[in-house]
Amino acid sequence: MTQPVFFIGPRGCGKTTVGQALAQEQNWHFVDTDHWLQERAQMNVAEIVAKEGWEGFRARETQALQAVSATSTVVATGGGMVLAEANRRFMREAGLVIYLRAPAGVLAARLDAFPQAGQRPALTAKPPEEEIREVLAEREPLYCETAHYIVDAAQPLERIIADVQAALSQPASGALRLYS
Ligand SMILES: Nc1ncnc2c1ncn2[C@@H]1O[C@H](COP(=O)(O)OP(=O)(O)OP(=O)(O)O)[C@@H](O)[C@H]1O
Ligand SMILES: O=C(O)C1=C[C@@H](O)[C@@H](O)[C@H](O)C1
Ligand SMILES: [Mg+2]
Repeated sequence: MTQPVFFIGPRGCGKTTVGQALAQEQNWHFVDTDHWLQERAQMNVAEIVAKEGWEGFRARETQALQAVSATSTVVATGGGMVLAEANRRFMREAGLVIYLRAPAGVLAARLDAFPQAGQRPALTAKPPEEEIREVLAEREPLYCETAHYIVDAAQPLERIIADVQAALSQPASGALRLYS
């Protein structure tokens, strides 16, 4: 049996895209915590936040993480999953955690092309690119602290998948490994 693989990283780094592709190649299950909780709530993220605040959304996110984690499963998490210490510990203990790292400029270009505003309501009152830079700077230490591996997510999808496969074929160790 294979322990779950968790993809973490900011909005637009490719957790859903890379996670789906990896699951397909490995013939594993795929689940996205944002999709799972929106389906269950019958509301999108923007609607949940309007009704319950970010606190309500974060509680649903933690519940989703624990509900979907299973063997032979690739889990794409939301960009803010690492904010809660309990989520960070859960992912590190339950599976292998991969941080898809990309510079703010790359993230901004991807999010500008595919905003998906219902799933990605504004996190601050700042203009989009400024928000992306600020939030990334705040969360970078949390992504690094949680990850077993860091993969360069600014590469083409095939290269990312190759790096992820290489990472997963390494014996797990306490040290953070970088693929770029
Ligand atoms: N390696 C890549 N090269 C080019 N475009 C990419 C790459 N990975 C993802 N994208 C594109 O970037 C956009 C965001 O990707 P995706 O939805 O997978 O990000 P995410 O990390 O799941 O974001 P969120 O945290 O908001 O769910 C999508 O339009 C996707 O097609
Ligand atoms: O970065 C974040 O805090 C978020 C990212 C999205 O994946 C969603 O989980 C939600 O919009 C919050
Ligand atoms: Mg996603």
